[in-house]
Amino acid sequence: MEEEMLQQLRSKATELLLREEWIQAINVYSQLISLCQQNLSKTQQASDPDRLSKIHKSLSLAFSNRAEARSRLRDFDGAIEDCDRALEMEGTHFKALLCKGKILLNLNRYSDASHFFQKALLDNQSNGSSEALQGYLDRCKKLEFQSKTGTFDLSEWVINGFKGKSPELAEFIGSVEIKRSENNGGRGLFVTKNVEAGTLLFVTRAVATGRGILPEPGEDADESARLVMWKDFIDKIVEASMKCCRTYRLICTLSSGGGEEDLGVPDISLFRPEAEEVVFTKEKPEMGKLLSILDVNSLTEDAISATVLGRNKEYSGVGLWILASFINHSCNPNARRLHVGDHMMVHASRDIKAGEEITFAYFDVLVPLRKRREMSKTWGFQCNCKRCRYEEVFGCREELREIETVLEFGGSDKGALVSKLEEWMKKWVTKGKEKGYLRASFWTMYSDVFNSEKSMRRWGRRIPTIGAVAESVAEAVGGDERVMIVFLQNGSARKTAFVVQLAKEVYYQIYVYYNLRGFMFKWILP
Ligand SMILES: C[S@@+](CC[C@H](N)C(=O)[O-])C[C@H]1O[C@@H](n2cnc3c(N)ncnc32)[C@H](O)[C@@H]1O
Repeated sequence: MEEEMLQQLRSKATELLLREEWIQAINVYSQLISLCQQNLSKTQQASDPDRLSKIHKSLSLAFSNRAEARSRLRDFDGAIEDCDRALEMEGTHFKALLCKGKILLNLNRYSDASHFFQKALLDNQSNGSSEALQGYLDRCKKLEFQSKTGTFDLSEWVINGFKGKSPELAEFIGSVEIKRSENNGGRGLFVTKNVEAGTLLFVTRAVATGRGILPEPGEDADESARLVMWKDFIDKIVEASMKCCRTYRLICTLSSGGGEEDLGVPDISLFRPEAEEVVFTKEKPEMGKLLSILDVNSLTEDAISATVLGRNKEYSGVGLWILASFINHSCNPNARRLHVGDHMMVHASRDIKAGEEITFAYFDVLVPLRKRREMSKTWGFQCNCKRCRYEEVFGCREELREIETVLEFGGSDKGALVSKLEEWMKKWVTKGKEKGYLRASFWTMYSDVFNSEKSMRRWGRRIPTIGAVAESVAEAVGGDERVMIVFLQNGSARKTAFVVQLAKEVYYQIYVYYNLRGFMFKWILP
């Protein structure tokens, strides 16, 4: 009778697993496991070795199948527990080894994953799967190399015009540490050694992302599409927090707004891929806390494929990248982020000295101070970077207000405005760096002029060259692809060294593997 019931549960669970009905499969495997366990204790008392071994086999298979179902639902903690239970009973259980390897690979523990795939490969059940196992081993090797060296080769994807699936990337942490930031009292991310512009600082995968094709702002459907995207994102974060104690504990190291000066400074080792085995106790995620954390730390994403190619402009994404959440904002930043799939690659967009804080822009900084103030207000802070401090003093100059007002209402001759601003800067004896700040604030006005033959014919001799403007703006905000595009289109003398520098500041070294000119002219220029 009992055997019959076990058989029925086994068949039902197998069917659910094949149908990929993971939740139901987990339920039935749980019933099967508890029945097997009851049988096991009875059989142990009756000391029947054949029956005992049969039940062990049944149990380890049930554990490894439940692990598979749990891992498909990204319940990695639960799945690893099940794999370990299966492996306790049968040290070389093929399915449990394979499943544990896949989970560890997903958790960025590449060398641990390799160990399990190798063990699975030795099992005689692996015959039909040896090619797949070799594939996993190759992936582990590639990712382990990336995560240890910070060398990422995106050439194939770049050459194919960023088409298709974005490449699989490892997590990587370079020479950075978390420390208290003098600028805002909270914590910040700092470099531990001198780095050159273009140096990769770290690569981190999002805990979750929400994506959507959003219509133009102002259209009716806009808000509902945005809400759907946010809801999906929040649901995924809550789910990830419930399923993985490590994820929730790492999320809890982030600021939930206010009182940042009292928050602890976590050690960078906590975030390293392959870091483990810290045992985190299970905690029930607090919804209110999670929502406040997301409010302070979520970033909007722009896929490089979309921005570089200028396609999918309406494409939008939001995500939570834990390590990147320690980076404070600056309107005069020294780092940039590139989004490749769910990964964020952060690199220096100018040379940074050891001990200096890393900053990037949370929002578009090629706009005047007043606009930037509005945006930082939505983030709940007032930026006090060098550029904002400088423009705060200059912002009250009537002349700048006049330009802003004229620009707001449109219809003016931008060439005349650029020429006026340049004249005023001469009169105010504005220094090189500060010229860059103001030009960056009025960048759209400059770019319109450089892109208009008519304006250039009329004003060309009275305004600085695109080279001089691009250099000073890049000095103010780090390379920006909009500056690079205008420079490439209009720079009469295309200084290769400057283009290389700009490309490094904007795209770190993804272009290195590809012919630079080819890369620029095929993908950057429309
Ligand atoms: C993503 S977190 C950055 C890390 C944060 N400082 C911490 O200790 O966790 C964003 C928060 O940092 C602070 N912040 C970021 N950039 C800032 C800036 N330029 N000036 C003042 N506060 C800033 C604000 O409190 C903001 O809500």
